[in-house]
Amino acid sequence: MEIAIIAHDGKKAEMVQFLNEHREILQQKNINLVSTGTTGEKVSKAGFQVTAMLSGPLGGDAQIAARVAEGKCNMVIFFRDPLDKHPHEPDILMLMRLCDVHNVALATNPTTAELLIKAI
Ligand SMILES: O=C(CO)COP(=O)(O)O
Repeated sequence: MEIAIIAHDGKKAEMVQFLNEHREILQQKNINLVSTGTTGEKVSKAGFQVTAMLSGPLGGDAQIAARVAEGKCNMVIFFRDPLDKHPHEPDILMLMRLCDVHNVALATNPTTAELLIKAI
């Protein structure tokens, strides 16, 4: 199973904390993590194996959106920062739209992400 993890700058620490709290489940279930570029760097430093795409503003969200459309990515955990502006907002909306088009689970905050992870 492939899970995409993405976090805006104001949410990256929260993402690392979330993954640390669920490390056991993620490892037991043989999950492949993919991520946007900078999120991937942080998560990899925390000891997780992750395949990093481009950084979000350079097309990383779009790359993950393509994986969703192609049926490669089964879940997206995207800690968005709703209090910040993002130059690549169209890519972000595209990713969320494609999750809905293809009925792929999408969590945009830790509470929802926790419910999804526990359901795996
Ligand atoms: O911008 C992002 C999501 O929209 C995240 O990208 P980074 O992980 O490269 O910071």
